[in-house]
Order: sequence, then structure tokens, then C-alpha cells
Amino acid sequence: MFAQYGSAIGGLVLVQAMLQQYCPSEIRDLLERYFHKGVSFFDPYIEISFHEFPGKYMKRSEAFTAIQNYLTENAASRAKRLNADSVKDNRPLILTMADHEQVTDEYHGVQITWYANKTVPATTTFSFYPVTQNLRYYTLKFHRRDRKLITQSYIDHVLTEGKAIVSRNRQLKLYTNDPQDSMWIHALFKHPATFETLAMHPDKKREIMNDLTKFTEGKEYYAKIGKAWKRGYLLYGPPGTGKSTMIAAMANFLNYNVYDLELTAVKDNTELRRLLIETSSKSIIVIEDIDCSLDLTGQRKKAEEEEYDMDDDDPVKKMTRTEKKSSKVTLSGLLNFIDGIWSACGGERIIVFTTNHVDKLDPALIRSGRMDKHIEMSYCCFEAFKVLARNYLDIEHHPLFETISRLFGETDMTPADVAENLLSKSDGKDAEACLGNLIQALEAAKKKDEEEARLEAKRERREKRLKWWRETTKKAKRMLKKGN
Ligand SMILES: Nc1ncnc2c1ncn2[C@@H]1O[C@H](COP(=O)(O)OP(=O)(O)OP(=O)(O)O)[C@@H](O)[C@H]1O
Ligand SMILES: [Mg+2]
Repeated sequence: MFAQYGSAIGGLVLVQAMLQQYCPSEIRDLLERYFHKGVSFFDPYIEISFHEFPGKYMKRSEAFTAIQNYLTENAASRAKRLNADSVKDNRPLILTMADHEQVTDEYHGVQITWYANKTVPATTTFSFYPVTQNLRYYTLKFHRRDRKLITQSYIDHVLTEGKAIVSRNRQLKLYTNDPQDSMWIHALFKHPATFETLAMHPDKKREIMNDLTKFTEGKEYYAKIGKAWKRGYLLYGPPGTGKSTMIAAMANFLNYNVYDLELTAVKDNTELRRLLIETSSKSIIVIEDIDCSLDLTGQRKKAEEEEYDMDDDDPVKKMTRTEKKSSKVTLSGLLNFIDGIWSACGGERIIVFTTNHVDKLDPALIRSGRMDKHIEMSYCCFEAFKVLARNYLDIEHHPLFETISRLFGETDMTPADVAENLLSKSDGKDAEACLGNLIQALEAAKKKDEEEARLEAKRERREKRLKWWRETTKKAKRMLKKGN
């Protein structure tokens, strides 16, 4: 039976080769269409292709990555030609199928063949992406009698397995936007901060961790209520209270990549949109110091005023306005993105804004629904100090803790300053000396606070006296006038 198919297809291939050589193109196209129909009539096999970059935005297909990982773990070792990926950080060698290689897989007793393909484009058009990368694809080939099993069960199995492998083997990455060509560049993300090492009141910490876990498990919930699967956090507080450390702890906790978006390097809203669409799911997009990144407070107002003035028909003014508008990222561009566009690209993204001045932000940016959770990162409390003492000195208790606890009630110190004091010259080994350092620093801070309070009180008293003196003089002058 197979031999018959084979010779029929062989015959058709021969005919096609002859046509290509001797036929005019119109007739050839027509005949080729029939040729493919003929082949598919005789050929009992079905093929499905999965391209690496299938979409308009040149976003790498998650299905392709999942298949690559599935094949690497399950079948690639059986291939004859393999690519060995560079090995870093003592990780095992990664072997992937070489291009134009094939492997077979088995599922419920059915044989499936996978081909790793790569086509080289005939015409070279300009692209930011390596050309060959755009054209890699896997082809899955199976007998048509197994169509139901493959399309309804096997592909799902491969994608689910592949995605699980991706998240198991995931090495976190830190992406930053390159101001030169506005592309994401990445390095391995290796921040050691975890929720365990984060100095914060345990209740608050638990609340945040629960919130994050609920978010990651919320795929069905978000779909049910018709909202994009995203969550916004606003971290605010003075410098050195652990906002950036918290982001690293979140990434390590969730096993998410971090996209550190430098807004000042983004040319306009279109570029912002592209950069954000290129982020992968399971990621945290961070915009640090949002109040400094852009004049977000003013720009929206300015934009509104400009729109209002659009009737003005001075062409020069109009042009300047248009340039101004198109050359910057605006608050509305950012808000539009946060609000809507993500729903179209798969979700599971967290966006974190940080600021030292929450009072300076435009209310539109922080209203609920946009930033779902506001987290205040504040001065160190005794509970947070205990975490730092455990991290830096390996101690849970010490007789000096009582004094320290009292001093935390009397003055403010950031966790960064506490940590600095715990890092003594003796390399953190002499706990008593380190705690002594901290007590001295806390007492000095308390003294400074008291001195500032004393000066403030003195200033207030002086102002009061001055006010009394001015009023009394005014009264005396009025009385003198009346007397005259
Ligand atoms: N809550 C904290 N827990 C543990 N370490 C902390 C904490 N806060 C600060 N630190 C320590 O202080 C350093 C500075 O903290 P971090 O950069 O997270 O502060 P920040 O709030 O982001 O400051 P900025 O507003 O200046 O960006 C960190 O490297 C870390 O060692
Ligand atoms: Mg920071």
C-alpha cells in the first residue's frame, strides 16, 4: 500500500520538476495547485507548522518556545544532529535539535514526527531581528487517521508540558530598554533579595505574598470578570526603605522576569506601546521614580489644553504643538496601555511604579483599578529590624534588643541605614559591636530629631512673639491716632 503511495508521489514530483523547467508561469501556477491537491490526495500524512515569529509585532511565539522545550526534554537526544547551547552557572548542557533534523515522539501508541525547519528568505528586507530567526519553525507530521488524537489531545499535552519545563528551567532575566535603538536588552537576573530577607512587618509581608499568589492563580477569575490578567502595585516611601529590594523579592518569589522600563529613554507613545507589547507574560514591568521619569503631573493638563486650543489656525503654532505631542510619552499613553492593551496580549503581567513622593503623582495614575495595591515602604520598625539582625548577624535575640526597640519608637531610620550600621568593620561577626553601632546611630538620629524639634519650637515661639509685637504696635498706633 505504502509502496503504491510512494511511487505515485514520486511520479508527481518528477512531473513538477519538468513543469518548472518548461512551462510559462501562469500555467505552471495552475498546474502546481493541482499538483498539491494530487499529493494531498495520495499522501495520508498531515502537517502542522509552528513558527517562531508568527505575528505582526514579531513577538516570539510562546507555543514555539514550549515545543522547543518539550522536544529538548523528551525527544531531542534521539536526534542525530544536535545544537549544544552555551552552558552557564554550572547548568547542565542544553541540547536542541539542529536545523532540518527530525525526531519521533510517541503518544498513546501513535508515532508522531517533528521536523526542525529553517527557511532562508529569497529577498532581504530590512529588519531589526536576525533574518534567519524570523523563519524557524517546527513541523508536526502524523497520519490522518490520528487527526483527532493529535489535534484534540497531543498538541495540548506538548504545550502544557513545554510550558511547565519553561517555568521549571527558567533563569530569570532582567530587561532594560536600550535608549539607542529602543529595544529590550537583557542580562541574567540574580538579585538575592527574597521575602525572607526583606525587612518589613511580617503581617504586611504576608499580606503582599498572599496577594501575589492570588494573582498568579487568578487566570480563570480574571477571565470570568472580563478583566486583563494584570495587577498594578505602587510602592512609595523615602529613599532606602526597600522599594527596589521589594521588586527583586517579588520577582524571585513569582519566578517572573523583570522589565526595568526607563521612561525617559522612550521617544513617544508608539515606542512605549511596542516595548510593552514585546514583554513576555509572567513578568514584572517596573517604572522606577515615576515622578522623576516624566512630568506626568503637568503633561496631561498641557495635552488637554492643547486639544482645547486646536481651533487656533496658526500653522506654526499647530506644528510646534504636534511636535511636542509626538516627541514624548504622555500620561494618557501610559494609562491607555495599563488600562487596555494588555488584555490583547495574554496577560499575567505585574506593573510596579515606585516613587518617593506619592503626593506629587497625578490622581489619575494612582486611582484604584490602575494601581490595584498601594504599598507604603516606611522607616524601620522593630519587627523589620529583627529580620535584618537575622540576615546580617545571624541572631534572633540579644540583650541590646530592648534598647533598640525603645529607640525605634523614638526616632526614624530607614532599613538601608540600619543595614549599613549592622555591617561593622568586623564583617558582621561581632554582633555586640554591630548592635552598639546601631544604638549609637539611633541615639545620634534621636538627638538630631530633638535638636530639629527644639529649633522648630524656637522658630514658632519667635514668630508668635513677632506676631504679638506687630499686632500690639498696630493697636497702639490706632489708639494714638484716635487720641489725636
Ligand atoms: N526593607 C528592606 N529590607 C532589606 N534590605 C533593605 C530594605 N530596605 C533597604 N534595604 C537595603 O538598603 C539598600 C537600598 O534599598 P533600596 O534600593 O531597595 O531602597 P529604595 O527604597 O529603592 O530607595 P530609592 O528610593 O532611593 O530607590 C538595599 O540594597 C538593601 O540592602
Ligand atoms: Mg529604588
